[in-house]
Amino acid sequence: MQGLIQVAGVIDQAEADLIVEEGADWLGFALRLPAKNEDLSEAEAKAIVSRIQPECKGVIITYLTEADETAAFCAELGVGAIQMHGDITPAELRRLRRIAPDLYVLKSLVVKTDNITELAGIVEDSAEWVDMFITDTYNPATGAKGATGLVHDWDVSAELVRISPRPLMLAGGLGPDNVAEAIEKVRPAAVDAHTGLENATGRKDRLKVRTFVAEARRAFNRIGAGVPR
Ligand SMILES: O=C(O)c1ccccc1NCC(=O)[C@H](O)[C@H](O)COP(=O)(O)O
Repeated sequence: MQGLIQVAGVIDQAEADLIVEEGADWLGFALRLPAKNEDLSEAEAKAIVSRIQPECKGVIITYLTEADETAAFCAELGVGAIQMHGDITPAELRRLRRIAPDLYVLKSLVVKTDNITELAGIVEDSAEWVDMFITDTYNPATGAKGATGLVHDWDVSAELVRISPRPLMLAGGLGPDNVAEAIEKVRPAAVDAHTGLENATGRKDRLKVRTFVAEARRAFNRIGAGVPR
């Protein structure tokens, strides 16, 4: 799976329609977060997912760490992919693969200033049960591990691309102005953006989404990643 573009943090149907129209491949719905500050209800997400699929894939972004609850939640919402942003163990990932073998599993690797060794260990221990890794940015000021709007050290992500037996999605502070440079430096299989595509009211800005998708596609073509399907 190469050259894939995800837009995360879908708020409602109108925003999902905008993202689909502008050509993203996957749409991320942040649900069951520790702070319980979801942008939409689970029922709303389920309804949107049923309308965007199969043209686009709906992905749940969550901090769940337990395989049974995760599998049941994905089945309830009708999604075929889950982005595990919490500290799920390799044992639970293995159980998830056994319970839901067709579920596409992304596992986050949250980049801090000095944790490449720890992240390499997570890759080694969990790659067998994961379909794709996603590198994202830690914000030490707030403790947030996602939707920070901050870039991290892309050399760390580039190194993880080199050592990971699974494809890697790059996230964290990406937007129309830096996604091409990020793709060329890191050479990921996929990119993701959330806050960098919003306007001042916190909704996705059509021009930002359009430019992000176009810039990412051009850069993926330049590195020979092509179009996924
Ligand atoms: O998207 C969220 O609301 C979210 C909340 C808590 C943890 C992770 C979350 N999203 C993960 C993503 O895939 C984001 O798109 C990613 O963190 C990039 O966000 P940004 O830096 O704002 O582009």
